Amino acid sequence: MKKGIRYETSRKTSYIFQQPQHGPWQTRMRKISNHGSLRVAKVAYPLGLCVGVFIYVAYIKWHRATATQAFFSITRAAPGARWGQQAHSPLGTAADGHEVFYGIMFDAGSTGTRVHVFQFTRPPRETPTLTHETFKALKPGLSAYADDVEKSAQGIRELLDVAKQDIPFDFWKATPLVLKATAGLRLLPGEKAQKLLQKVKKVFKASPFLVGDDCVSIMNGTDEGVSAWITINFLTGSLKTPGGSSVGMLDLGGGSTQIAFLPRVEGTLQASPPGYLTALRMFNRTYKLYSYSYLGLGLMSARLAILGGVEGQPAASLHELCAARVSEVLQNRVHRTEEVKHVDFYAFSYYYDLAAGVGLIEAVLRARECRLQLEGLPQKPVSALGLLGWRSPCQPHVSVASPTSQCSCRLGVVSPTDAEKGGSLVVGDFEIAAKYVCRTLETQPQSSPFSCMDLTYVSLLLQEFGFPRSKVLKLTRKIDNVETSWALGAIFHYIDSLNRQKSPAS
Ligand SMILES: O=c1[nH]cnc2c1ncn2[C@@H]1O[C@H](COP(=O)(O)OP(=O)(O)O)[C@@H](O)[C@H]1O
Ligand SMILES: [Ca+2]
Repeated sequence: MKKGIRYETSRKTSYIFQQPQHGPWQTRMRKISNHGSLRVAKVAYPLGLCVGVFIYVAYIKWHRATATQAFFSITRAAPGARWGQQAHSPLGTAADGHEVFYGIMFDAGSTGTRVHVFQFTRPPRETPTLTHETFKALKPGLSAYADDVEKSAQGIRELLDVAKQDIPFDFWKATPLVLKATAGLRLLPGEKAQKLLQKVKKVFKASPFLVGDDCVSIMNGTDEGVSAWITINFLTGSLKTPGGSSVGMLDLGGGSTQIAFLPRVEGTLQASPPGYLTALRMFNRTYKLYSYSYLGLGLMSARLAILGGVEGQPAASLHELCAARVSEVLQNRVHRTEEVKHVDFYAFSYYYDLAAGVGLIEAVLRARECRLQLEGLPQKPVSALGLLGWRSPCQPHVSVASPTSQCSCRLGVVSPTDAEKGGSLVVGDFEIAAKYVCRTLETQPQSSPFSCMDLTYVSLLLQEFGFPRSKVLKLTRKIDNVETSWALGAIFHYIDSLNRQKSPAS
């Protein structure tokens, strides 16, 4: 049976991708055949014939070249980005008659609006593959225009231009265009949020893309978590093996934060409060996911809450002061579940940005290398930074002499490549980094004055979720060149619902 993604919430379920009525190659063929409006005179017949043959041969060559290119992009750009279980066809044959289609997802987040343009390719009789993503982000978020709605249109048009440049003209009409808003609009008074959405809808309707009545909406927090869980498990290849292991997802936005994972322990399901479990139907399986979004616990909301309550003079070190305030803010806000200790988690958005911003990912990598050269890492995951002496009070610079090299690791050094590459660290590394950054801030002004508070917040938030300090987290911005965001999971869902509308009987 054909594989696809379907959602339990639908009354009738169908598989995500059904045969589009008009494949892009058919469209292109038609375009070529429309070129033949030459006036044919008797003498010009042989000449016309020659020109026709020439155009035909050129077209075939061009078609083969672009098709082969597309095949390479499948295997190179996104090896894990494939759904269904078919193996790659041998080089050259997968491209024959393959279809290309696109989907555009706008993420209206609380701190910025982003466009994700997804390109999919479907070889004949196979399930589609994600072949490319184009991404662009703008700041501030849509909610910043709550009192000047007209101004919000400019950024939306700018991002629409990115989609127009990326998607060939022939595909515009068939490409779904969707915007989903998250915490920023959830936190606005309903009327203001609706006015902003109406404005976006007007701009969308004037665009050349496929725009439905449901093209703009505020997404609920559970769907946000579930969609991001689908994205991360799709990109890591976890969805390909039915019954295989999956990974958990941690997303820290500006206004809200989401946690989602697939519980394996019956006790977790039973101990989860109402609203924390969601059924998701996908690849002929039902997943009972633990997924929850905490509105108001995003990093920017937390900053407000933490700062709003500070009273009097600092009585202790900056880190202790911050930690005490953060604990107050988090008190009784987060549901803790034992099982998170045993699930592999990917963390992105602010989790990643913060760690990369203070050079934490790089420092951990280097500390691990040093440790490996010196003595080898212990079997149990522990903080490599901690092992090298990054204990409180933190040293600004640690240098460990080894017989072969001089090892050093230092926070605050951000290499340009950091923005793209991720890495693993343990939860305790956030605390080590927080202590170091807070301590440095006490004596010298920092370029990012919020780092101390932000790192303290993240460290305690993770502990509130139930992660021990030794828990390894994978931090990343992209997997196989695709943004780790709910946007990909959400476009699957949207295309699925479009197909369901087209053929309700299937
Ligand atoms: O697609 C993405 N790629 C990279 N980072 C993203 C993406 N989407 C959101 N982020 C990150 O998420 C954080 C902001 O969250 P956002 O503005 O989405 O708040 P919200 O989710 O609470 O509405 C920032 O760290 C931003 O860089
Ligand atoms: Ca977000």
